[in-house]
Amino acid sequence: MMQTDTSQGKTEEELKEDTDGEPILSVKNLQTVFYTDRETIRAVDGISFDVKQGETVGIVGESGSGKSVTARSLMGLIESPGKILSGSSIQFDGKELTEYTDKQYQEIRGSGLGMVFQDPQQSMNPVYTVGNQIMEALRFNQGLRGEEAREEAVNLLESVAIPDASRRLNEYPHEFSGGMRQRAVIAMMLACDPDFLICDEPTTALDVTIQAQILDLLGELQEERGLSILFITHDMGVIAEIADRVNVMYAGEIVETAPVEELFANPRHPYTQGLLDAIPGERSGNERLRTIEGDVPTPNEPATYCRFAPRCPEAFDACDQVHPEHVQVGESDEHTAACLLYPSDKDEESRVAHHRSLGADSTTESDTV
Ligand SMILES: Nc1ncnc2c1ncn2[C@@H]1O[C@H](COP(=O)(O)OP(=O)(O)OP(=O)(O)O)[C@@H](O)[C@H]1O
Ligand code: NI
Repeated sequence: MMQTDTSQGKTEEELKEDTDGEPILSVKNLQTVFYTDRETIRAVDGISFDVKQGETVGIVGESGSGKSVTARSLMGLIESPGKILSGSSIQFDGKELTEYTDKQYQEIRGSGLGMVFQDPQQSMNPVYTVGNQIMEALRFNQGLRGEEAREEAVNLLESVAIPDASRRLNEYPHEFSGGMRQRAVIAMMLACDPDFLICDEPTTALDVTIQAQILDLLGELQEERGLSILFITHDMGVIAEIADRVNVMYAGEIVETAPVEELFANPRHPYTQGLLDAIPGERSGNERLRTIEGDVPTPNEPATYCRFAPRCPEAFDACDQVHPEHVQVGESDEHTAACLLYPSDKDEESRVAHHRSLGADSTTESDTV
């Protein structure tokens, strides 16, 4: 008994040490735009966040808030007419990815950095068997061939709890159910032995039970392999289950960031409060949040005001004129929100002046289009 307790305590301590470490991913002032005939869409508009070794960081927000563009930016998958603006920084494992060539990106996607999409079709090729694709990944990334590759592929399918693995290796993706296919995609990612996994709504298309199983699986793999995970979802319930820290995204910007317990106990940004109020009692994977009146605007001009103001129940005049900057809103500097209501110990006039001057400081280093 005593021994179990001690060893469990130690594991927790080790875990904590891990997450206290240096970030493996550090994103600073990321700006990704799409040039269309009519306008410049600022899909990701100056976001900054870190992910430390072994932790799961969530990005949550409604449809159109820029979550997938963030993921694709990190993976080097932004194509014309899209562009990551200069002044953006993506540091991964000490390397500046915004300076990477396509070839360098291909290599890192094959080894350090993996991605699981909402739709497994995007990761799996329908014309090859599941086994073929996993073995190809093993050949490409670990140099395994023939019987050796086959054995390792069986191991990987077993590690994601796909029953009857050696038979299923010979099946095509369409012969797998949605949940099993997503497991197979995860197995394929593991064939690349990644340190970092980006999951873009990997459970959204699945029913609640299967969704919970996949989340458990990701948690187990993370513990076994020390994976760091960036987990993207529109679902606050999923965030509660999987994330250590959370970034709330709205119209291309992060509007609040906090450790997960803190965010749920003490949400500060009116948008976060709205999202939390919108959690349905009976969660269904396909449901988009709809209970905050209105939609996310397309960010097509510089944010010189609060983009949430038109939908915000607490907006006041200055919200249309002054861009809110991140200020500490909780006990620690781990909890910040970009909202003119804070810091709440100041009166309205000095809060607005505070944000105005923070904004003036930051424009010198940010990019102009
Ligand atoms: N290739 C593109 N060309 C033009 N605009 C784009 C392109 N890709 C994304 N956008 C725009 O960027 C914004 C953010 O889109 P994004 O897909 O990142 O949203 P999201 O938060 O992932 O939403 P969802 O929950 O629906 O997946 C949207 O306004 C979208 O229309
Ligand atoms: Ni998306």
